[in-house]
Amino acid sequence: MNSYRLQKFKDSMYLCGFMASGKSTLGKALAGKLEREYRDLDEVIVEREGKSIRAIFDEHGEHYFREKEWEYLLDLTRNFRGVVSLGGGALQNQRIVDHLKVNGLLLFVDTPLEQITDRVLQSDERPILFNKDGKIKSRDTLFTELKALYSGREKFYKQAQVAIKTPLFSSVEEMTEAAIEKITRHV
Ligand SMILES: Nc1ncnc2c1ncn2[C@@H]1O[C@H](COP(=O)(O)OP(=O)(O)O)[C@@H](O)[C@H]1O
Ligand SMILES: O=C(O)C1=C[C@@H](OP(=O)(O)O)[C@@H](O)[C@H](O)C1
Ligand SMILES: [Mg+2]
Repeated sequence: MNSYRLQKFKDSMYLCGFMASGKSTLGKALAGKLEREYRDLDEVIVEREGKSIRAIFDEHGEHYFREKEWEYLLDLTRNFRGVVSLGGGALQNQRIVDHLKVNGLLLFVDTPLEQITDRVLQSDERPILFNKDGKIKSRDTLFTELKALYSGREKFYKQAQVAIKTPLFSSVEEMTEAAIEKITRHV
């Protein structure tokens, strides 16, 4: 563990950023290094709803998912202290950003859109990968849609107190150390 002030910092750290940027990977590693409890908001939603994210989107629609995402995030801000990896769409409006920054430290996991697109194509977990008929979108279509979505969200991500540009690091370990160094300057 690094500095005395970091040891004394008992508020939560919230990792935001676009889908597949590495929030869950970094969040888990950070919690391990800092010896803090860890929660993944997507996992909380899946557990409490009893179905996968894709099933929630398919059966109830995105609006319902966003309502639940906000409800469970609010619950975490009230009842949990530790490291929390958010979903890419969790910063739904300015109020949520302000709420997280008041209740803890907000970190932005910043990964280029090309890499994001490759990663989204490599997993069947994210609803955006699929057309209405359940088929996988082409890379071009996916890239265009992700770009549009990102341009609406980046104003929220960029308000984070700490930003981690992931391509600067050659391993998760190195990225985690750099994140801790940056966090230390904010606590
Ligand atoms: N720093 C990294 N280096 C290499 N692969 C990574 C890194 N961070 C994440 N990944 C990979 O990218 C994918 C998405 O990561 P994940 O942590 O689930 O992102 P998010 O939670 O932001 O959606 C996973 O397959 C993960 O293993
Ligand atoms: O950006 C989004 O709209 C989403 C991101 C996902 O989380 P990750 O950011 O962990 O992929 C998950 O919450 C859901 O598929 C929707
Ligand atoms: Mg995640």
